[in-house]
Amino acid sequence: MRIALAQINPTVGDFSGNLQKIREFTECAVAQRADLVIFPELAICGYPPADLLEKESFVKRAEASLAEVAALTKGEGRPAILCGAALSVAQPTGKHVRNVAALLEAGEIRSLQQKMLLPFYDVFDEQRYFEPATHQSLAVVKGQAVALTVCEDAWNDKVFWPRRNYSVDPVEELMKQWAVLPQPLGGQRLILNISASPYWHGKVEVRQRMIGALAKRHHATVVLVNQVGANDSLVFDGNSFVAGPDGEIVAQARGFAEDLVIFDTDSAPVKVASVPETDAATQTSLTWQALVLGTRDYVRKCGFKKALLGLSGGIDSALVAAIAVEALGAENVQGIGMPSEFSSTGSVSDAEKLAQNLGIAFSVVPVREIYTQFSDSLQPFFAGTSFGLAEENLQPRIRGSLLMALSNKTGALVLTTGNKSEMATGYCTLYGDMVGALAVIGDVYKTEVYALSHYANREREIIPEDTLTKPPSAELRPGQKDTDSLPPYEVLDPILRAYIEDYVSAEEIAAKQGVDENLVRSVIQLVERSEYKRQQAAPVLKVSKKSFGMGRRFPIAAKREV
Ligand SMILES: Nc1ncnc2c1ncn2[C@@H]1O[C@H](COP(=O)(O)OP(=O)(O)OC[C@H]2O[C@@H]([n+]3cccc(C(=O)O)c3)[C@H](O)[C@@H]2O)[C@@H](O)[C@H]1O
Ligand SMILES: Nc1ncnc2c1ncn2[C@@H]1O[C@H](COP(=O)(O)OP(=O)(O)OP(=O)(O)O)[C@@H](O)[C@H]1O
Ligand SMILES: NC(=O)CC[C@H](N)C(=O)O
Repeated sequence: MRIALAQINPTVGDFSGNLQKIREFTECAVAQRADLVIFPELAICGYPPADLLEKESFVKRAEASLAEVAALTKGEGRPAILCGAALSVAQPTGKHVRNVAALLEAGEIRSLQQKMLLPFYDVFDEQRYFEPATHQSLAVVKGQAVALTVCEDAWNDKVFWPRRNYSVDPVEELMKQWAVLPQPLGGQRLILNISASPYWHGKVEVRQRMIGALAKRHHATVVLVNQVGANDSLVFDGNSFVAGPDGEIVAQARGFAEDLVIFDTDSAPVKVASVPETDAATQTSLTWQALVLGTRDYVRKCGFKKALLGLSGGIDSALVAAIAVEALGAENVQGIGMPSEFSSTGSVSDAEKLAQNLGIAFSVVPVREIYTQFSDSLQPFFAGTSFGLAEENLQPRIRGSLLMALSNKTGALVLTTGNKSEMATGYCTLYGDMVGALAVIGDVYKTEVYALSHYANREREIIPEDTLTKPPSAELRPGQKDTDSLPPYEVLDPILRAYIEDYVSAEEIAAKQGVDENLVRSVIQLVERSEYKRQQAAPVLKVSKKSFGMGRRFPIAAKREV
C-alpha cells in the first residue's frame, strides 16, 4: 500500500481553509498514486480547539467538513483518507464530543476510532472535552487491516513516562486482535497514528525513540503523521515519520514545514537518518526554527502581517528582531529606539547597526521629555522620597505606551522581548516592558539567548558584536547592571531550570549544583513572588518541557513555603 503522510498546518476553527489544504494535499497524493492519505489529529478543525468544542455549532461544522473530506475519496482510483476530526457523541452519558480517527473510502466513512487515552497533563486538557473510547477495533482499508490510533493512544510507555498511570493500552489491545486475524488480512502489522504533538527541547528524539520501541515490541510498521505549525503558544514541529518493525526510522518528513512523504509498505524499507537532538548545535537550530514558525503563525493566524518592537541595543530585543525578520520578512518588522537619560550611548547606535544588518526600518522616539512630564505630575506625591522602583518603572511604562500607540496606528503587533530568566524572577515591569502580543523568547533562558544569538550570526553579522559582549542592563538608573539584582545568569539559569522544570527542592539544588542554599532560596522566592506578573503576561512560545502559561498553573494568592 502506498501511504501519503500529509503533514499540514491547519488553523484552529478555519474549516474552509483546512478543507482546502486537505483537498490540495490529497490531489498531490493522487498524482503520486497513493492508496491512502493520512492527515493529523483534528486536522479538520485544527489542534487544540479548546473551549470552541463546547459550542454545538463548532462540532456541527466539523461534522459537515468531514462529509466533504469523505467525498474526496469517491470515484475510480481515488485514495482512501485517514483524517482527524471532532464529532458529537450519539447518545452522551458523559462528554458530548469525541476525538476520532476517521477512515474514509469510496465516499463513505468506513471506520471511526475514538481516542482512548486523553492527555490531561501540562498543556493538555482533553478530558475536559472528549469522551474516551471504551474499546479498540482494527479497521480495514484497501483490503488490508490497520490499527488506528490517535496521538496519546501510542504513548502508554512506562519507560518514557513512569508517572502517567494509564490503566489501558490501546495498542496492546489492537495487537491482540491482530494476532487472531485470518490471513491475508493479518499480514504485515500496520499501526497508523494521527498526532498533534507539540515541540519541546528533546521531544523529536523522544518521539522517535518511543515509537521505534513500540514498533519493535509489536513487530509492526508504525506511521505517525504529526501536525505542523503553531497555534497560540504551542509549536507543532511536524517531523512525521515511519518506524519499521525493527524500530528503525524508514521515512521522515521535514521539521517545522508542511510536507508530503510517500511510504510504500511493499518496498524494502531503507533506513533514513533520524533527527538527533543530543548535540547543542542541533538543539539551537531546532529552537530557532520553532520560534520562527511560532512567531510567523501567531502573527499570520491572528490576521496581522507586521510587527514592531523596542530596540534597546541589548541582546534580547536584538534576538527577537532577528527571529521576527526571518518569520515575517524585513519589510514587515519595525524597530523603535526610545532612549532615556539613563540609556548608554551604545543603546541607539547598537540598535541602529542591528536594524541596518537586518534591513528593517528604525525610528527613534526619545522618552526623556515624557519622563520629565510624568515625574513633574507625580512630584506632589513623590516629594521627599528618593529615586527608586517607581521612577525606574516609569520608563518601561512610557515605552510600553508608545509601542502600543504605534501598534494601534500601524496595525503591527508588538513583540515583547522578556526572556525566561526575567519572567521567572519577575525582573520585568508590569505594563512596561511586559506589554505586547507575544513573548517570543519567554521560554528561553538568558544563557540560551546568547547561544541563539550566535546562531543568528552563523552566516554573517546580524547581532552586533557590542550587543553580544556588553553586560546585560535594564538601563533604568545610572550604571545599573542585571547582576545588581540577580546572580550571574550562569548561576541563575541552572537553579531556575531545576526548580521550574523538575520541581527540585532548594536543598537538593544547592547540593547538586554546589551553590549556597540561601542563594537558591532567594531565587526561589523571586520565582514564587512574581507569579502575578506571569499570569498577566503575553502568551509565551513553548520550547521547553515546562514553559510559563497554560501548562504551569500556580495560585497567586497563596501562602508559600520556600
Ligand atoms: N499579588 C499581586 N497581584 C497583582 N499585582 C501585584 C501583586 N503584587 C504586587 N503587585 C503589583 O505589582 C507592582 C510591582 O511590580 P512592578 O510594577 O512590575 O515592579 P517591580 O517588580 O517592583 O520592579 C520591576 C523590576 O524589574 C526590573 N526590570 C524592569 C524592566 C526591565 C528589566 C530588564 O532587565 O529587562 C528589569 C527593574 O529594575 C525592577 O527591579 C506592585 O506595585 C503592585 O502594584
Ligand atoms: N532605550 C530603549 N529603546 C527602545 N526599547 C527599549 C529601550 N530600553 C528598553 N527597551 C525595550 O524594553 C525591553 C527590556 O529591556 P531592558 O533594556 O530593560 O533589558 P533586557 O531585558 O536586557 O533587554 P535587552 O537585552 O533587549 O536590552 C527591551 O528588550 C526593549 O524592547
Ligand atoms: N495530542 C496529544 O495527544 C498530545 C499528547 C501527545 N502524546 C504528545 O505530547 O505528543
